[in-house]
Amino acid sequence: MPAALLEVKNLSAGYGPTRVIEDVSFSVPAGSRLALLGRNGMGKTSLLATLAGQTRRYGGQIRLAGVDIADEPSAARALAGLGYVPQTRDVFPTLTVEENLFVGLKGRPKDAISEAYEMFPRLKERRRNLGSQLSGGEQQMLSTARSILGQPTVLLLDEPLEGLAPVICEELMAAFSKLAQSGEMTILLVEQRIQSALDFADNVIILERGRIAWQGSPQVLAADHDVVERLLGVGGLH
Ligand SMILES: Nc1ncnc2c1ncn2[C@@H]1O[C@H](COP(=O)(O)OP(=O)(O)OP(=O)(O)O)[C@@H](O)[C@H]1O
Repeated sequence: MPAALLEVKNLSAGYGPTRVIEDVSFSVPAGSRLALLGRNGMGKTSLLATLAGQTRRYGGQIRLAGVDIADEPSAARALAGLGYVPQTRDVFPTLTVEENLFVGLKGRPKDAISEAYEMFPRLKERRRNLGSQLSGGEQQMLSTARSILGQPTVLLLDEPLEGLAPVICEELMAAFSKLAQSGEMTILLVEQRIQSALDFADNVIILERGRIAWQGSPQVLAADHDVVERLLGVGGLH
């Protein structure tokens, strides 16, 4: 059994006085792929934001490669190896694609951005375009690529497929799978497209009202119609 790269213990967090993450504990081995699922408003985004240091934490631990980062600010967590691609995609609209990528280098040499172009050749074609001129899919690629240039060991992806055409979703999921298969990156994926998430993941956590309501393999989940209907609010998977 590989050592856990990310260990979360009794984590509670929220916004101001409002608690939305309650006593969450899980661990993720190096190189694995975890899907975080749940109906709207159950805390998926808040859990990723808490891991990234962007909510108020009330208690609990977040250990990355054995080091507790829970008291560190977001920037220090990023330097420690936590990459976060938020739902908002975080593209700088007035910078070009290339300038956006430079922001992600974190001191690495400029020619490292060829890694981003290799992963998403479309970004190379668009490198002189402004962030504001990109399609939703291209913005997602840019936001993901910028995060990856920082060489994270754990990548947090919040609903990367939201609002994208099926062909772009396939392109992105293929890129994420390639990253995970390299064995160098552990990926936590929040996604409403349940089937895509299950095809990708090797483990699933379902959140309900900020707590872990179910945890297991995608295969076991897909066969459990009661859990799928009760906790995900969909009639079935195919
Ligand atoms: N900035 C905020 N301030 C206060 N409450 C918030 C804030 N962001 C989210 N919440 C609340 O936290 C709870 C969890 O929301 P969150 O967005 O994490 O859920 P989610 O599972 O990601 O939902 P969705 O699938 O709709 O994105 C909700 O009750 C939401 O209203």
